[in-house]
Amino acid sequence: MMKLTMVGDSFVGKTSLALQFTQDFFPHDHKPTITDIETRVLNIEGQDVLFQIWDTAGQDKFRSLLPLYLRGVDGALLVYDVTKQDSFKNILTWISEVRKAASGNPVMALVGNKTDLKDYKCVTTQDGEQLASEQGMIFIETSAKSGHNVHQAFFEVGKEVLKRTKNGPGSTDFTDHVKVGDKDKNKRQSGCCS
Ligand SMILES: Nc1nc2c(ncn2[C@@H]2O[C@H](COP(=O)(O)OP(=O)(O)OP(=O)(O)O)[C@@H](O)[C@H]2O)c(=O)[nH]1
Repeated sequence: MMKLTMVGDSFVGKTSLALQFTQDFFPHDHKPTITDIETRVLNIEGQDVLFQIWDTAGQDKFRSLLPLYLRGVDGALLVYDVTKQDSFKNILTWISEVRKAASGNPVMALVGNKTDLKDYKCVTTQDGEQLASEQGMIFIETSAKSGHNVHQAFFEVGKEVLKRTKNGPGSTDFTDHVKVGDKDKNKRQSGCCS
């Protein structure tokens, strides 16, 4: 079993990603999460892995609960919305929350969600890649709505957790870390939010 926790600002799509991955379902409405746990088995390189996905609240008023959900975590998906620059800036805060609360050396993935909203994309793929590379994180862009890269995001984190379990912490070579962005969508769009 693998414990993964989803963190990031409210409204970036954490619940939607978890539900798309575990139930092939996209919720069109937003019900602020306090906490939810979803599960799904995925075969990674011949091994059945039970993913236990802890979906946490993005809202500030629940921030004090976060350390509870990060305890003993194997991996964390730090999610931002590619159409919301603030949600990307706040990733640094989420990174320090994870590093503070999680014991050991959890695998961290930077996930830029909502890539289907092409005309409103304002966080470029290069910005995401650069931050991930500086922080030693996997990087991937997803759309919980279309399903684009959603399974891939969880799969890559799972693969990395297995690798660290086998080879010990610090075994990751992030010079070759995963980068799955929308390569042609790097330009800031005119409708960009601030
Ligand atoms: N277009 C688009 N909308 C999305 C996508 N992912 C989520 N949404 C929408 O964004 C809104 C917020 O999604 P949630 O999954 O509830 O966000 P959250 O991060 O879990 O929010 P909190 O629980 O408040 O932390 C919902 O209306 C979703 O339908 C996506 O990939 N594309």
